[in-house]
Amino acid sequence: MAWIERTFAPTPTHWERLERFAAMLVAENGRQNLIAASTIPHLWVRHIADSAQLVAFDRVGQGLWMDLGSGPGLPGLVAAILSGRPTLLVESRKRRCEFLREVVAELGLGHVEVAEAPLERVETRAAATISARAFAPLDRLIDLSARFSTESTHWLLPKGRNAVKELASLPPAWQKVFHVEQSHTDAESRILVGRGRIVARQRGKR
Ligand SMILES: C[S@@+](CC[C@H](N)C(=O)[O-])C[C@H]1O[C@@H](n2cnc3c(N)ncnc32)[C@H](O)[C@@H]1O
Repeated sequence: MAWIERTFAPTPTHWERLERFAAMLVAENGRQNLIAASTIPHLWVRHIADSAQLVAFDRVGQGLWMDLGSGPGLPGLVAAILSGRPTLLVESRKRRCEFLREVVAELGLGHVEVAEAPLERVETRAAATISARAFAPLDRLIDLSARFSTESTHWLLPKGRNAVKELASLPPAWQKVFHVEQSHTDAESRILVGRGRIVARQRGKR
C-alpha cells in the first residue's frame, strides 16, 4: 500500500509479516467472525492501514504498547509488526486469543504477549502506549484502562464520527488529556490522541 510504504518505509520482513497476517485474518474469518465480510475487499485500508496509522500518531516510540480488546489483533498486531515494540494484546475471548497466538508463533513475533482475560483481571502495569479500537464506549474504556496509565502514557483511541461528542461527555479532568486528530483512512473518523495519567472513577461512583 502506497501510504504504508511512504510513511514507514517497511522492510521486506515487515511486508511479509503484514501480508501473512492479512492472509491469516481472511482465512480465520471463515471460521470465526473477526471482521465484517463486507470489509474484506477493503482489508488493507479498513484494517491494516487503519491500524498502522496509530504508529504514525504515536510520539512515544518505545516501551510497552497495550492494545485493549484486540480481537484479531487490530490495531495491536499491525502496530507490533511495524514498531517492533513490546506489545500486550488483551482479549477476553478464547478463540480470538488462539488466533492471536497462532499469528504470533507463525510470524515469529517474540515481542508480543497475549493476555487471555477480561481487562478487569489483567495485572496492573505501566503502559507507554494504550490503544483500543471498537473496544467499549469511551467513558467505560477510559475508566477500565486508567490504572495502566502514567504521566507519560500515550493514548491512541480510534473513534468514529461521534468522537467529538463522546469526548465532550467525559469528566473535564479526562477531557483535557485528549485532542482530536483526523483519521488518515476514513474522512468521517477521528482519533482521540492523549498524553498523561488518568485517574479512574472511585468504585460506586459510575
Ligand atoms: C468489537 S471487537 C473489536 C476488535 C478489534 N479491536 C477491532 O477493531 O477489530 C471488541 C473486542 O473486545 C473484546 N472485549 C470486550 N470486552 C472485553 C474486556 N472486558 N476485556 C478484554 N477484551 C474484551 C471482545 O472479545 C472483542 O474481541
